[in-house]
Amino acid sequence: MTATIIDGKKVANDLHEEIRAKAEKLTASHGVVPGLAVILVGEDPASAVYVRNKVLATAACGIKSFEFKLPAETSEAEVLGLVEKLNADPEVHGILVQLPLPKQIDSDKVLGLIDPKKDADGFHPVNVGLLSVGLPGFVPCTPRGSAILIEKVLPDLSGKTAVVVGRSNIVGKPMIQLLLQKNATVTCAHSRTADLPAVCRTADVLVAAVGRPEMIKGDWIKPGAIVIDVGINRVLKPDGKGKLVGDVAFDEAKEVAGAITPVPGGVGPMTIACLMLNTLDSAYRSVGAEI
Ligand SMILES: NC(=O)C1=CN([C@@H]2O[C@H](COP(=O)(O)OP(=O)(O)OC[C@H]3O[C@@H](n4cnc5c(N)ncnc54)[C@H](OP(=O)(O)O)[C@@H]3O)[C@@H](O)[C@H]2O)C=CC1
Ligand SMILES: Nc1nc(=O)c2c([nH]1)NC[C@@H]1CN(c3ccc(C(=O)N[C@@H](CCC(=O)O)C(=O)O)cc3)C=[N+]21
Repeated sequence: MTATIIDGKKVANDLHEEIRAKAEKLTASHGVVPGLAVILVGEDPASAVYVRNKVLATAACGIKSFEFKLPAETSEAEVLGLVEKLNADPEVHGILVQLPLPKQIDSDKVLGLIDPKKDADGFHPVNVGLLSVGLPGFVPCTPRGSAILIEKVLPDLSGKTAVVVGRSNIVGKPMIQLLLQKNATVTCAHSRTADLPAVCRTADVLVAAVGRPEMIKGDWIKPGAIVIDVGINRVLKPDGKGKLVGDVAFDEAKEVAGAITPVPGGVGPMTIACLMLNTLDSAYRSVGAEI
């Protein structure tokens, strides 16, 4: 059996078109252009890729982009000052601060200062709380995008088991919440989990968000399972060139899984599309309009 390859890039591009139409509708009805501000401090290479793809996506979606590239030695006070300025700027509906931040900056302090109504990443404690009690707020982009891909293949998770490998605040934990909302029976595995291969083999839906290149092997996967590979790992090929791989050993896994996301072209583009969706939602909410 060979798995269906889930084309995240195509789903993301279709979403961009829908977002563009809705952004134009908001501009026609209320004179508002959705705006997204991104703050990047320093030179993290993964963040640089993300920011480049984000700028392309804002253009495709009719969203105005405000970019702030600050040097690595920027002080915490300067970043906090910029966040306050963006909180007060009516042209800005979404604010994203690229993580990780350099070590002189306390990221909890920065994320906590973002106006929860402009928190396009969904990392502010208010939005984390809203998600956990099932009230509307901002849902982190990577889990939101992963959930959309899962829904395309398997709309109803009642009676299904889901395993999320990873418990970070930006991927693993919010993913757990979304899978619970969809009625899956959820397990969260992490670095202290005993017999991880056996835990993974119980999963009808397996989400890998570990940050270890190709750690999850083909024989860890239940035949027919849906595999969502969140990992983005840059590794060197034998010829010395770099390439991106996920947390799942894709070539082995696709022989066992029912459906699987590739890296690149899977969850990554969906993260960006959901950032656009969150910004659009925020712009609609700012004028009290129904999306
Ligand atoms: N596609 C996309 O859009 C995005 C991709 N990513 C990628 O997703 C991956 C995960 O990111 P993120 O959640 O931020 O990473 P973190 O490093 O914050 O978290 C990794 C998690 O994996 C767990 N883990 C680490 N090693 C093992 C192991 N050997 N066995 C079991 N669990 C382990 C850790 O466990 P513990 O808590 O016990 O330490 C931790 O919970 C990365 O590759 C990142 O680049 C991230 C964001 C967006
Ligand atoms: N506040 C914050 N929010 C984040 O969501 C966040 C962050 N900081 N810091 C870094 C990580 C990483 N991340 C990526 C998202 C998309 C791609 C992406 O577009 N990937 C494409 C192409 C990659 C390529 O061409 O190299 C793909 O997988 O197909 C990559 C990486 C978001 N993150």
